[in-house]
Amino acid sequence: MHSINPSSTQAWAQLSSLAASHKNLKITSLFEDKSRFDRYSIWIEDLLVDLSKNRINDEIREALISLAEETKLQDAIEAMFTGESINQTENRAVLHTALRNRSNRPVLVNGSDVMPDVNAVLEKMKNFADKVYSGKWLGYTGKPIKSLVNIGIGGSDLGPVMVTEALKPYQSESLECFFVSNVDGTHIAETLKKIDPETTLFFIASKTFTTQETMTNAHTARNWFLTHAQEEAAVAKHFVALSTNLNGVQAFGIDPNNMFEFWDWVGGRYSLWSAIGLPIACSIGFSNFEQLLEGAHAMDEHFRSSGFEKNIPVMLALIGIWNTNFLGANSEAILPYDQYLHRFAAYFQQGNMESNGKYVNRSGERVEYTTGPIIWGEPGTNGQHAFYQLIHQGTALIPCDFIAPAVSHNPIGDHHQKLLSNFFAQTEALMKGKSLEEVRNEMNKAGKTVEEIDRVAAHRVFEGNRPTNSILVKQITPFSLGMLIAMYEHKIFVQGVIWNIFSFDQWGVELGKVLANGILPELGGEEEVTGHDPSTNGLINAYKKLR
Ligand SMILES: O=P(O)(O)OC[C@H]1O[C@](O)(CO)[C@@H](O)[C@@H]1O
Repeated sequence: MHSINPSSTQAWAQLSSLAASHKNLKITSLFEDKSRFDRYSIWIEDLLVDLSKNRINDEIREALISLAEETKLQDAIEAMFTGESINQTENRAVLHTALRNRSNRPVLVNGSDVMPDVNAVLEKMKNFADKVYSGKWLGYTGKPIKSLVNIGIGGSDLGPVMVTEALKPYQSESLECFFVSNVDGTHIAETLKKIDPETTLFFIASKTFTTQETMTNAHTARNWFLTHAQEEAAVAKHFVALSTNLNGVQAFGIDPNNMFEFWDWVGGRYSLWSAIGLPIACSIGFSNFEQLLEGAHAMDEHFRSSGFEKNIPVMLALIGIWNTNFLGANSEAILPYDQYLHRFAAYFQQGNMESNGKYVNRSGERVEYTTGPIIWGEPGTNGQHAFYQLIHQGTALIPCDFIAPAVSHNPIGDHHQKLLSNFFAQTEALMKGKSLEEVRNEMNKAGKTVEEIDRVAAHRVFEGNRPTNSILVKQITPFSLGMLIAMYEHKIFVQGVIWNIFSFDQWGVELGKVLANGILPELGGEEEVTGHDPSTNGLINAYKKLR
């Protein structure tokens, strides 16, 4: 991949001057153009992305697209899809798109097509998932499986959690899913209380099969299981491994036949489409899992082939760059108006922040512009009663993505219309705000005295002009969820390309892991620890005193 400093492009200079000359650009005034909604929204299938409530006009949009062109985005997209080693710090290709390549077009890595291996693992997953989903996979006492327990962390946890929650309406009623990620013993202990060893299937999910948290929880689960089952042979019916590390899986004592493989070109936070998705496939059935892949593939095709102006991930990324680098935003909220999507923001916290939380560019130099924003969010309407105050009247600019289905899986009374009325009202309020004059008139009409109006009015003003993207789907289905996830994955990719950083490594998580490994043995004895800085020594010694 080229190393192009975005801030030395012509487009960047143009965008900087547009930001200065358009400081007072009002979103509401942009709607004098009656066709703005149509011109700034994009449909694919049953997915609508409305970008019109942003502080961009045609000139800004063109300059953003020029930025993508000057930073050679189209070449980078092709490089990713065609298996080039774009993860250069780890010397790996980045091919989560091959995992859902429903066209089955060959995808070459170092000259060999990965699709036969992808298809073989999918076939193995199908055979296994069909048995579990239909109750034909039996435990060591001959009973069907009731509880699926995924033990993994980060990308080996968040994807399966988010998707199984999002697709609960599709889940088999005879199966319940549990997820254990935290090395805090409470997580596994509380889970073990709820399950029966005779009817539980454990998925040990780890790309590396070395991650401390996962291995610790996996050993605890195995010991617990063996205290009940007594014989090692029973493990084969209750433990499967989802990993790239055959030796590690065998060393743990899982039969290679019970291993579902993936490859180093699948990043952990992009792995739910791989064998890591097996608990998803078992809980919603394999045909629904395939629909998830189909939806992602539809987004992949759109992303790879659409012109930038009508390309959803590209436009989301460019608007994000406008907000971050030219309007000064530091965070973005993802606000799903769908309770089933309650882990969606948490999922993309890892997706986005582990990918683009980088201050070194592709030439190894420190960047002099802002990169990955902080990603956060909770489902509406809960967020409205918690943190929206700051989005409306705080000093920080927080661009928001609102996401909702038109059709609820639970059409009870008028719940869904109430939910959606809040979605639409919030994006309208964030854009329009409320002027001092409006506030004064309103208070006047309500019979307030002039003194009261003078005292309170300023606090009731909303300056508005806060940017939002609105994302509507017909319903949250495996297909539409696949599209939504792939949409954000590609948004992250585009931003990484333009920011000239490597989005597919995560060296920043290593230092803490190494230091923890050094500290662990020091926590064992009673002797005073002196080898660290005074604060760390003090904390460790206080812990020893307190325990
Ligand atoms: O699947 P593994 O190898 O256990 O890794 C889990 C997670 O740990 C990380 O490497 C970060 O520590 C993530 O990138 C990854 O998703």
